Formats: sequence, structure tokens, C-alpha cells
Amino acid sequence: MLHRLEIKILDSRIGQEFPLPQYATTGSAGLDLRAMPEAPLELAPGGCELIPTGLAVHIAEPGVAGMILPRSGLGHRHGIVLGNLVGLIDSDYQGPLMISCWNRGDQPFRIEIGERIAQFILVPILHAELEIVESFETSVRGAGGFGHTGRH
Ligand SMILES: O=c1ccn([C@H]2C[C@H](O)[C@@H](COP(=O)(O)OP(=O)(O)OP(=O)(O)O)O2)c(=O)[nH]1
Ligand SMILES: [Mg+2]
Repeated sequence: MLHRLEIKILDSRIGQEFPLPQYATTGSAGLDLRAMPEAPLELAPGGCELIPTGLAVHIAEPGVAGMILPRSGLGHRHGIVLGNLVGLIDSDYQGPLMISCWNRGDQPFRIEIGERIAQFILVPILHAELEIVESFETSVRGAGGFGHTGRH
């Protein structure tokens, strides 16, 4: 399903040297985001850097949020994931879209300018209307959690 998304190009290399974020295939869930630092940078093992995407997005609709997720190839093969594990983009955020890049691996990783480094998805959001109650209607699970159903 298509959802209109306002974006601002903050780095003029996007749209000229590098394409706008795209879905790699028609069925791709995420728009690939490119790393747009001033210069390539080497992320040491354990290192974490905030990398600009050269873009701002304004989702505007409170019933929608953005999420930044790792790319599985980079995460699994090279240990390049997100310093915040998942980036949550509020619908009212209008600042630069940033990627916290964390090298959880044991080898240095060079981030090239324009490299597709993470992906952005839009997700529906329900806002909770809190209702204080004295007791819950009993469920099968009750308070069981944290592995109480066992491992196998
Ligand atoms: O990976 C990320 C995560 C967040 N943001 C931006 C958009 C988001 O709407 C804003 C705030 O993020 P969040 O609410 O997760 O961080 P916070 O530490 O709670 O900051 P704030 O107090 O500004 O809400 O920062 C990014 O650009 N990239
Ligand atoms: Mg917040």
C-alpha cells in the first residue's frame, strides 16, 4: 500500500550522484538509506558513529511511524548494525534523518559515501488510551512470561 511521504534533500549529492531512497524490488518492505558522510569513514570494531542520510522526512500522520533497521547482509556478514538497535522516527520529526552505525564485529569496516547502509520502513501506530482497572479478566497466560512455556 502506498503512503505519501514528504522528504527534503539536505545533501545535494542525493538526486545527482546518488539516487533517492528506493525499494530494491517491488516486494521490498524497506527503502534503502544511503550513508552520506562528508568523507568515507572507517568504523573500528566496537565503534559507533552517527551517519547522516542527507535527507529529512516528515511523516506528519500520527498513526504512522518510521523505523530504521539494519540490512541483513551487513549485519550478519560484517557486524554492521544500529547503535540504537532500531531507530524509531516520530511522525512529527522534521530534522535530519540519522543512522547510528555500530560495528559489533571484530574487523574494521569502511563506510563509503552513498553506500546503502540501512533501511527505512513505515509502520502503522496505535496510540494507547490508558484505562486504569483494579483487575484484568484472567487469561490463559496470566503473569507467565520470560520463557515460562519452556524451550522445546
Ligand atoms: O535512528 C534514529 C533514531 C531517531 N532519529 C530521530 C527521529 C526521531 O523522531 C528522533 C527522536 O528519536 P527517539 O524518540 O527515539 O529518541 P529520544 O532519545 O527519545 O529523543 P527525543 O527526546 O528527542 O524524543 O530522532 C533518527 O534520526 N535516527
Ligand atoms: Mg523520544
